[in-house]
Amino acid sequence: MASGTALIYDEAMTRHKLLWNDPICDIEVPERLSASYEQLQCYHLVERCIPVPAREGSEEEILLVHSSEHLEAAKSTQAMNEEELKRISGNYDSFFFHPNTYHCARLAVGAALQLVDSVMSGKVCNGMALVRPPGHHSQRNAANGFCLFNNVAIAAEYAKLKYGLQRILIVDWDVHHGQGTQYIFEEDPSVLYFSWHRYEHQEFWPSLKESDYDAVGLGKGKGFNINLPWNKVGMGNSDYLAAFFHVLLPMAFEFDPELVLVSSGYDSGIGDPEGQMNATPEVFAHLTHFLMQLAHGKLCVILEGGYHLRSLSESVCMTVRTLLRDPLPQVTGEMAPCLSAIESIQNVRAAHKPYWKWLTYEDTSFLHNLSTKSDLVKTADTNPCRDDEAKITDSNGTDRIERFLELHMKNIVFPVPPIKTATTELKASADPNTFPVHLHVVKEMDKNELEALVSDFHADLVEANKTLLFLGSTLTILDKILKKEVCSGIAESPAASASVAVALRHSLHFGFQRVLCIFVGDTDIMPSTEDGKILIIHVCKKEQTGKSSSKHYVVLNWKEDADGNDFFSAVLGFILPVAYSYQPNLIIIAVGANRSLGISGISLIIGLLQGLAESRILAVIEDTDINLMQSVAKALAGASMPHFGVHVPPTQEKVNQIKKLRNQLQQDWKMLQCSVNDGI
Ligand SMILES: O=C(NO)c1ccc(Cn2ccc3ccc(C(=O)NO)cc32)cc1
Ligand SMILES: [Zn+2]
Repeated sequence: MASGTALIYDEAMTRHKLLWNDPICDIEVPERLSASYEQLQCYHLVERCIPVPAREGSEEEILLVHSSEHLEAAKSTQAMNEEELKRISGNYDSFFFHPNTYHCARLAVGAALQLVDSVMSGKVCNGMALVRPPGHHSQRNAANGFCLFNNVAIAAEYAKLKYGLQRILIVDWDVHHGQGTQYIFEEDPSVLYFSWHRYEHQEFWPSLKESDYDAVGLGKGKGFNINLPWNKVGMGNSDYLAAFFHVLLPMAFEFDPELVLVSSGYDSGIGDPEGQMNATPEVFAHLTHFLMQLAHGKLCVILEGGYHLRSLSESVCMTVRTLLRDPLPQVTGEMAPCLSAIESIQNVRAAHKPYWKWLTYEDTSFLHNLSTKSDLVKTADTNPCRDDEAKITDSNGTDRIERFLELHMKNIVFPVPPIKTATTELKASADPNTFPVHLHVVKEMDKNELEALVSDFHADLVEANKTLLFLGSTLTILDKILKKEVCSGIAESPAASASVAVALRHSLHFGFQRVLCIFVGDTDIMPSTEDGKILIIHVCKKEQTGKSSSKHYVVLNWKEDADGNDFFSAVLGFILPVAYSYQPNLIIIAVGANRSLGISGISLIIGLLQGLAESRILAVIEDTDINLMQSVAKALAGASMPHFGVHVPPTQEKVNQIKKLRNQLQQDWKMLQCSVNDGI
């Protein structure tokens, strides 16, 4: 399993700049690169990465995407004087040439290709390339929107050619639509392109009809182009997360890419003059973390836009520290997407329903009643989707943004414990060197220590000594997590229910306010959850007698069918949104007897939930299948989700169950909302 994060930066790419007065282009400045790199140095992140040099993309590589006319036109600018440069720049929408532009653009292409090679060769697991000029607006035959060559598109074509890849996902979280990338791959089913972008009902640049949600791809490429338009400014963390849970991730997991490329623009972040959005830097850590669960973690992040230097720099740092597998900071803000975001999410899910098995929860019945798309589009009221927050980015927002980010980043707690995962003595058969080095074996607690800990208020749960002994390991590990000596841990137990019940009480006793418990398998002990300090999601085979689902106790009857894993859509479309709505500060994953989920479903839950509770996860395993233990240990250690068999879509009755639960709980857990009609 490859490890390590590549960082590609070359000061030469700062030598492309605007030579004349142009109020539209003057935001794309060299300091975007140098300020980002300096912030990475300031957080000691550069030294933790593996440095990979940039190189010039060759003409042949550029011709993978662009016409020779375009290449020759770009090449000819090197010898031009300012007047000629200004004239040729005027041939394009929002592009400027400098005598160094061509060289810088070739370095930007080469940097992206170096990153692909580093990841595909296994030299590193993932990485980031800080490049300019950016690429996602440039087209086969034209420069556009500050972009000369489409770095990410060339990287995708290069990866297909050199490594024979057949499925590449491009995620474009820049706040502008990467129409260049869309045009290049519109008919290509081997490249899934996802872009969200400020749109405001086609009012915002580049103001294209084909940037709307109904541009799903052409010919064989139908279903492989995903546009999520933001029709208001002020979109925040919860809107971005909802877009991942209910649009991108279900399709991305079904697509099952071999490589993920990110057109990583940070003008979708707070403070940016272009985006006018409100998402804060830590959301990029979560978005990055989700994408690391795909393609065995093979992830190449390539810079696009981002014009507020402080916001850009902080967001770049959030991205790189997540690539380095640091625990994630908590997402701030109310976990509830705004109505405009939900409407866009619903529209793009409906548009893609014919092409994706997993977009099955959507109740698009209301769509059929409407004659034309225009009925879907609400009146274009331009006020931000959340009036209060949007004021942060008002006209004289620059210094206020500086102060906001200064304070905000200080409040972001970075949990960096010495050891990531602790575990009890694992069976001798567990091959020690298959475990990531930072697994730490914790000695059993001795009896007296144990008795002292398991004081009378646990007593009613403790039966024979046997249970008491195993409670030791659960509490031993739990204590290390509670004291922040480790991030996460695995404990074996012959009675997962009892261990979990004790662990839950112990955690509340210790002062935790919100503990999320995912219990997989049969259990008879379910502690009271009335005070809301515990949220239990119980995944089991049979209908649990008596208890029906409520806000803090959710029963998911799920038995994965033999031939594949159909639980992914329930994790992405239900468990994740509920968990992010709850914002737990501790997570307990328990696997009891008769577990009804495959190892991959359990590993995926752990992998995706690691973004929460600052990665504080306690796994309590009753089922002593060593493969399960190893997979859980790897998932906790951040080794990306192993690839297990084919993902099968859930049956209609399972879909209906999720739909019913979603309707029942989406007022309580608002991240579940993905359609406006039943949200009312
Ligand atoms: O960051 C980017 N992309 O990722 C990015 C940022 C800015 C721009 C230029 N731009 C932004 C609003 C706007 C309006 C009109 C025009 C126009 O009319 N140009 O001729 C241009 C404009 C392009 C791309
Ligand atoms: Zn942009």
